[in-house]
Amino acid sequence: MTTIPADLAALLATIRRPGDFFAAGTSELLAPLLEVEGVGPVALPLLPAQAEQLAAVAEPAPYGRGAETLIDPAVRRCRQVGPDRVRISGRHWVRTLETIVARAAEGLGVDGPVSAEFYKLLLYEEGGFFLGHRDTEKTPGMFATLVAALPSSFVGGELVVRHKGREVRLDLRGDDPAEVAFAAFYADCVHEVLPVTKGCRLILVYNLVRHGRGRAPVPPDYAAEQARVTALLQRWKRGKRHRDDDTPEKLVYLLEHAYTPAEFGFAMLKGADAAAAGVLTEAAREAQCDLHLALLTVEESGAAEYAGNYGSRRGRWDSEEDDFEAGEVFDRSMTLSDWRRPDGGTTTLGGIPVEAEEFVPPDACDELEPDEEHFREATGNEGASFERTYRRAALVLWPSDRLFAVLSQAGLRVTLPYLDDLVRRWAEDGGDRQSLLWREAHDLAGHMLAQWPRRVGYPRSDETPGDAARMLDLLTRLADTELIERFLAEITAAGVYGKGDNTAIVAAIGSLPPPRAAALVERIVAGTAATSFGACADLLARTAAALDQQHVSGLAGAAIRLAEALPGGRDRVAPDEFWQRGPEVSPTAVVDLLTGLGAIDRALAERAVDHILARPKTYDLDAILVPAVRTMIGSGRMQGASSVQRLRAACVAHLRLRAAEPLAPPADWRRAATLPCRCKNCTELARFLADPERQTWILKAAEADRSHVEDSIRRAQADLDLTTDRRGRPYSLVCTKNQESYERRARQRTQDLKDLALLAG
Ligand SMILES: O=C(O)CCC(=O)C(=O)O
Ligand SMILES: [Fe+2]
Repeated sequence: MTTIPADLAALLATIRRPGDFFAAGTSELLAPLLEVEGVGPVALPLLPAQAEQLAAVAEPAPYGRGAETLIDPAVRRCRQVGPDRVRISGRHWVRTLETIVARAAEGLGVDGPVSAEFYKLLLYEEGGFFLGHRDTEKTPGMFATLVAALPSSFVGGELVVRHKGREVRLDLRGDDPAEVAFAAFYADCVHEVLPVTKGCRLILVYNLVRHGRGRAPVPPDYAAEQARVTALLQRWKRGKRHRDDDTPEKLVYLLEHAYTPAEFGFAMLKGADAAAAGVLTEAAREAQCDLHLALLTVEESGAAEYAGNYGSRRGRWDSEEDDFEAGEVFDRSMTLSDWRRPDGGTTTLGGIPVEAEEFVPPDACDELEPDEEHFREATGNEGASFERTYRRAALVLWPSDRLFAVLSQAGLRVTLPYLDDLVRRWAEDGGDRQSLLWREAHDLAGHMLAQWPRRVGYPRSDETPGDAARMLDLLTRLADTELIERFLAEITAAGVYGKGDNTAIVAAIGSLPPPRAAALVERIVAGTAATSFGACADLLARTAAALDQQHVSGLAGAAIRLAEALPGGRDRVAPDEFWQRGPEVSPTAVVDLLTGLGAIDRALAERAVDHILARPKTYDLDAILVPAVRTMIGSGRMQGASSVQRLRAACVAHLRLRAAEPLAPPADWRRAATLPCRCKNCTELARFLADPERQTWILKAAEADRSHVEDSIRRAQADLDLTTDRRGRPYSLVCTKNQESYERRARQRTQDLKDLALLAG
């Protein structure tokens, strides 16, 4: 049993001190009043005309170097207005600022009273920026800087903050006039404002100050924990190289907080989530694992139970849903989606399923509260049921070189198009088998093969190419002989096979040495002929045609396997598997069989014909053999084979016998029929049929009686046309004699003579 998920959970639990070196978010902004000396009230979002006015009253912002403050537009291009000339007020502003400060303090992992001292107003016009620097401690107790972006439209101007090798890029743009974006970071973090490329960035800067005694807060330092997590991830990654590895393909760590779609990103994580993400980001990079933030959706359904509260403790006004509680879960699906990378990017990964053993800790899902729960009352034949959904943010990890294994978990709907794309890119790139792209495609295909759905439950009877054919085509294009062999041996021969795959199989084995090709065909026939006889016969015939004359005899083993599986032979499938069989034999299967065997081993073809002629029930002359011989003669290739000649002779004898039977239209109105019933109406009907004079019989009777008689007529195939006369009650069944039997035989005679002309000619 692997302990990786539990061990990682234990390590992450030691990262108790919440907080990170930075915090960021957005907050609601209710109509603040911003007044600047020399300009007056400033409308928000900022208007271009007012931006110009502001710039006119502001001064160039200096930067500090040692004890000096310097002005240099190559280092900092930005204008500032000092706190004595700026006033921000309005009924709600105080509360907005309190909320921002509280969230910033929480994100930085600081508790105890923290206050924000307004420092200055900054204006970055187009081209404005500030190179990397550290802020100096401007007042005693200051431990961090807080910046808040007032509503104003601009492009660029991201704030980049670095700490101990980590870096975040915070975008404080907010076009929503009712929102303020903020960011806070510890004072000793190097930070930088990237150039504003359009519009105007308007910033309030505050010093965050902690009151009270004790050492000033510092950014959390998880170096030791991080080293341990790194070591654990490396152990996991190494273990994956061993064959008996039983660790999960990926690890899924559920976050504590809920996040809105707008907040969904590494930079916006809160509290302990941010701390865990910080440690994992570093550890994953060092251990060469991929880390993503993703949305986990769990959907469950099952039986609901009546909770029996109705009318008792709860009032009648309770919604009906309150009368039920969820019982046993019958169905559960768990999927990850909405992937985000630590650098803020997204990926094209689609929905990927989660296995239960991938959770960190293993019981992470046990006590979740559903986000939605619905009950359905019992109906006629179904009990009450429930459906519920959970959505949680999660951090997801896998070793970088195992991406394909993880993709494969999502199944062929995701991997086949992905592989197709790789193969196309490889071919466009020159089609070099030594190239990295070929390796990638080979690796992915290997994972797909390992997880290929083995048990289809029943043989595929349709003749359209399936996923297996698509896979084989891709492997053939890659000339990946190793995987072609493995696919045919492990997947196709194991029964994941249908006639529609044959074109792809023949093309695929074309790239193998003929003896290998023959051995694989034998393996496929041995594994599947009992359930897919027609497909195997087709495969053998096609392979025999594709191989050089000198190699055809190599197919002798496959031919014997096919002959052994002839329906009606010894190796029949067990009776309880009988339902799995498609139509037993078809004329095409007989043609393919004799084509294949005839090319490979004539004696075997003769024995197959013995078998067929000895079982007229399985190999019906009219339904199977005559059409088969017709095809073989028509193709003009096989007349010479004595096996075919024997089948032909049997058909000719059968047709001659029937053609010799007298055939004449009935002389009077007597019609032969053996009725399955002797009730009063049916006896009457029998008398009518035997009567040489009467042509019509009318049965006026209730519906049940009429349909019983109709049924007898149908079962006896009596030569009668039936109509219902709806005048008067009860209705009447009108039976009129016809010549259908004679006409049927006449049609048969025409066909027999045509067949005779062809077969005996
Ligand atoms: O404009 C910002 O976001 C940061 C400003 C800054 O770093 C500073 O004033 O020291
Ligand atoms: Fe700064």
